Amino acid sequence: MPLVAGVDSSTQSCKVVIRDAETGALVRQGRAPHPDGTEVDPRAWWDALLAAVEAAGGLADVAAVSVAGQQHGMVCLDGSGEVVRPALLWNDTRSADAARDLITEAGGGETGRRFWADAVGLVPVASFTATKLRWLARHEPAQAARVAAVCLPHDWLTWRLAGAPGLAALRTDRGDASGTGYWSPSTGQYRPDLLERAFGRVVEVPTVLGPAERAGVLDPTVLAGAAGRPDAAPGSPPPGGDILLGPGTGDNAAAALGVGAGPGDVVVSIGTSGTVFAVADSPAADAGGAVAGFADATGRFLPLVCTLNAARVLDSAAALLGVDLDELSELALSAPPGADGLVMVPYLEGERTPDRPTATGSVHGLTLRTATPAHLARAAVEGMLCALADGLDALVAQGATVGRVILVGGGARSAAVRRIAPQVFGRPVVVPPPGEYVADGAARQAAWVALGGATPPTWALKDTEEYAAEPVPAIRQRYAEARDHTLDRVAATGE
Ligand SMILES: Nc1ncnc2c1ncn2[C@@H]1O[C@H](COP(=O)(O)OP(=O)(O)O)[C@@H](O)[C@H]1O
Ligand SMILES: O=C(CO)[C@@H](O)[C@H](O)COP(=O)(O)O
Repeated sequence: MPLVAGVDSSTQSCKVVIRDAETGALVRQGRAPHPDGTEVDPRAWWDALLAAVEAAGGLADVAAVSVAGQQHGMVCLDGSGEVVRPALLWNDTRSADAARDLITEAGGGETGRRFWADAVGLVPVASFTATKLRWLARHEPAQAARVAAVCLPHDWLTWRLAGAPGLAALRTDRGDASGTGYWSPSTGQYRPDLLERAFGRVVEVPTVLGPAERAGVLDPTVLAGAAGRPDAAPGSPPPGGDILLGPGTGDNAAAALGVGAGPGDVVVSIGTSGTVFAVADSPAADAGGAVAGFADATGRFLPLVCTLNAARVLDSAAALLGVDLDELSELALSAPPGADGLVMVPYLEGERTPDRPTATGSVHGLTLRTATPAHLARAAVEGMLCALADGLDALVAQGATVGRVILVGGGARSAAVRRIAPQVFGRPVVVPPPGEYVADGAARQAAWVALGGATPPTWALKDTEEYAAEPVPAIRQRYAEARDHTLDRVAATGE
């Protein structure tokens, strides 16, 4: 029974699962936290990866490893492969002006947006790598001048696992390349002209691999000690031969692989980000900008809507109310659907969909009756879900068909989220058992690399539960009244 490892290097933590390549059975797992903040030194991800691998019992007995990671983060390397500055993450909004400039320079308005959607499947917002590169070129020219290569979090970790063998060895996959803003999902080619437009010059970018192509082999010395191979001497091969490195992918594409999403499935992931996505046979190009036309990890496409405010809205509401997450859930479920008109617009980190990078959150509809912890808890859950329901509508407007809605991510552990989601979405949701579906998707990709074949091995998704409820359209109607009434951040403090 060959084993494989899957890594999820996400915003808040790194998770590692070791699974049986053929059956998908979970053998062991580990995790380690990431630092807070929207700007992070990639070396912190590497340290967390080592710790999570160690907690998972090492990699000495696996045949292949794949790394999935948070998308879009800008990892800049100098000519010797050193990190130039901390990475700007997908949820860092300082590049919002850069995004606007890139649209303006492409003709502005609908013309500019259509240009980008047709060229690379997405309309620039602060999240995408191209806008971060523009920000770097404008705001830190000395640092920008040192950049020899740019890659994404999962590319960099895969490269480190290979022993960081020179910039030409950087590898990525279609899924994550499609979130840069300088790679076209429809042609499968980089757009060096757009990289130059964003950054002012062309720098080295990772080679884009096919879904089951090898990115290289694990350098056993890089994990010595941390990964249960204290015996590894420099250059010594692992006991069973080389450990293969898969191409890896973005965390959402990995989640699609992890739950085995197929035609008609829409996945809603409630992690640090909220995402709504489907696997599609053709690329999306939404000039409205709500749907990003990503590629997936199987050779197909992954139209996706992403919000900046998801599970951490619940964390914040719980902190505000002085309760834990389970108590927040109980409180929310003790208030009536619609919270008697109390609405939370959850733009705590600004927002990406809709594009409101400087917005703040707000609470509307306070009365003597609604000023209770239960109402506030319910409004937090409903507001977060309403933003995702808007995303689901946008996906449908781009042609997605909705059979099953599959709910995953840390936020899906909340009973209130699982029970209120069908009221807000107006359809039942399918919830797999709590798990690490991004890491699982990466492991499934690693199994595909190890076992070969035209498709990834079939791993059954067992013990899913369906949550159904009478739709309550009034929740979304009230949210729609409230969602444009927000204040901007206070300019001087950024808060
Ligand atoms: N029981 C729960 N109820 C609500 N939220 C939860 C629960 N358990 C975990 N979470 C939240 O899930 C989030 C982490 O989810 P995860 O999908 O691992 O995020 P990411 O992949 O972005 O790092 C945290 O914000 C955490 O508070
Ligand atoms: O920016 C996006 C998708 O476009 C985010 O979904 C990131 O990929 C971060 O993911 P999580 O840490 O929330 O899983």
